[in-house]
Amino acid sequence: MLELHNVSKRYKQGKWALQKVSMTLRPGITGLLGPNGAGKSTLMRMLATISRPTAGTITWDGDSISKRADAFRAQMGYLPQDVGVYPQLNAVEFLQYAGALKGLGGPKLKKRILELLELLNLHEVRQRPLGSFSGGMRQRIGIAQALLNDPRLLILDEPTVGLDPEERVRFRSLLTDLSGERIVLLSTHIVSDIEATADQIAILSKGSLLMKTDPSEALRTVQGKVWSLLIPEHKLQEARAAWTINGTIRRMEGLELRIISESPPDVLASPLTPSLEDAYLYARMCGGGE
Ligand SMILES: Nc1ncnc2c1ncn2[C@@H]1O[C@H](COP(=O)(O)OP(=O)(O)OP(=O)(O)O)[C@@H](O)[C@H]1O
Repeated sequence: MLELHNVSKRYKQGKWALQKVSMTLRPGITGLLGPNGAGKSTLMRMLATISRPTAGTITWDGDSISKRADAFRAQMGYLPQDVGVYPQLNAVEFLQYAGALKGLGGPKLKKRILELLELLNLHEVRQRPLGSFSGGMRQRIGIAQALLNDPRLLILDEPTVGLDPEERVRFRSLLTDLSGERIVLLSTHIVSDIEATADQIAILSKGSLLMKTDPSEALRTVQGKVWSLLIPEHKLQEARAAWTINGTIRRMEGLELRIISESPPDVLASPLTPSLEDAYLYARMCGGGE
């Protein structure tokens, strides 16, 4: 179990990137949602022991992760946002190198590398230089390096960036295969990346945690607050100023808006079934998110 208690981070320029974030992570997939600049990478870097909180504590099975950093790192895998790969190395060489950095080696590492290449569907291309890999293949090799030590805690920072729609779908099913008894924390600003897979969602905005709950509870928070309303096209700007709008569809009769609002935005508005994206926008709306 990973516990964050009032975790805050202030960078040298004096800006608080994260403020008093408290949450508990248990086995399963937790999706960390938030717009750019919300503090997702800041939080993940601290969990990965790349940087330290300015205030607050992070404990793993009750022990502070900084006090027992080596023991913690041995059980943790991290995919940074910008995983640096060496373009001239092939997949096997890169994973051997990444394994050596984690203090792994010998026949056990070799076996693990082959298992991971199979699992991530990279076996066929294992001898190709990484420089020739597509975005999706590079992401899978990044995940493979994070899994080398078979971690109990897997931290994936924006793993779907740069993936095409097909690769995104594949990634989602891979994620489910990977979770099992692990704690998986995955950051994204795209709700559909985690909609079907996350057991828990945590929403960050401007450095604060707005919500941490399971998807069905998140949906309940926005139940009865999502509306459809048809407006003439020239009223769009006015509508945007007045309401939180989660999408527009062009119809013959005008524009159909999906509006998030506590009360009906208009007598002609009709209620809609909420989506997780509505819940995300509603949490940001209530939390003063941009
Ligand atoms: N090394 C740093 N020095 C100073 N400020 C930083 C540093 N890293 C991040 N920040 C600032 O902290 C805030 C949170 O950034 P962070 O990268 O954690 O957000 P994010 O949610 O991961 O967004 P993105 O998806 O764009 O990376 C931002 O305002 C950012 O400018």
